Amino acid sequence: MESAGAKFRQAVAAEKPLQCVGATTAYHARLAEASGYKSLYISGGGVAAGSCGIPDLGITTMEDVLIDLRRITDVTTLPVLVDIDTGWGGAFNIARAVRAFTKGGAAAVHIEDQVQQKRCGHRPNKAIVTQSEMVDRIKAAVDAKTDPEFVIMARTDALAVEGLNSAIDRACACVEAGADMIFPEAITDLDMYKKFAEAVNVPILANITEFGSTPLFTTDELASADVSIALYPLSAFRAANQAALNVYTQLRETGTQAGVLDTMQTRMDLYDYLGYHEFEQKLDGLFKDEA
Ligand SMILES: C[C@](O)(C(=O)O)[C@H](CC(=O)O)C(=O)O
Ligand SMILES: [Mg+2]
Repeated sequence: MESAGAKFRQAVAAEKPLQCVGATTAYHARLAEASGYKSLYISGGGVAAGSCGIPDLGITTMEDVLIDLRRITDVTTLPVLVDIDTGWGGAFNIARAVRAFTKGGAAAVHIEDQVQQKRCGHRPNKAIVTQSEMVDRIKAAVDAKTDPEFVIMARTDALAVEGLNSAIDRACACVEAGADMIFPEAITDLDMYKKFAEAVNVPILANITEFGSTPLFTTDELASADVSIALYPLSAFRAANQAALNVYTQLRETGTQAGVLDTMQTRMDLYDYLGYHEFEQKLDGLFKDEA
């Protein structure tokens, strides 16, 4: 059977750029698959905020992310790219993470060059480790691969800290160390992607996260800049949060949900995306056999 890593590589080759959408719950993973996406993303910021209710500051553990991964890979066949932040420690921790995420069904992980006490990539005052420490992180990750097709993606946050040339140097050093793909974080101009793509000669990812440093480039614009993957880590999460808040406030203020009913997914739609009726039919069949 084809591995998750192989599937992800095929998806990257088939769609330019491959749209990779964040799913913060297993149900959202089902919605994304039903909407036609060919890959999914587990966002570190999403695990922190959505699953744990805490900020994206390196507080969540490997197990927090693995729980979400397992739930998602249990209900979808799409290849999943996972944000493993800084890899939770030194070389042994990173190696352990790569093995654990491969076992959990991930297709790819991205690991970044921020210090352990990391921040969101689109916030000020980020700090990064030296290039040689980052290269060691990548070597540890590559060395731990049990499936040669599993994708190690190197993320560099260096643009905001040291500028474009340093970020490109780091990306090249990571590719030399065995990184399969590059994630240049918090890009501000479209032509920067082109420069990264030219320099590294492996697929690059553009993080099109909202309300950050990167303009909302379209897929056509990204294709013109040689971007291979367009990432939307938290788009559905942000929208769902706003919708939830609206329901909570209206229900509290008016004493009824009647005014917000038309913003809700119906029971029927909820069930359709779950395959509820197929489950029910199986259940009925089971009872019949028993009778
Ligand atoms: C991609 C990211 O690492 C994430 O955890 O989803 C975040 C996204 C965000 O905070 O908007 C990041 O860019 O740091
Ligand atoms: Mg993150």
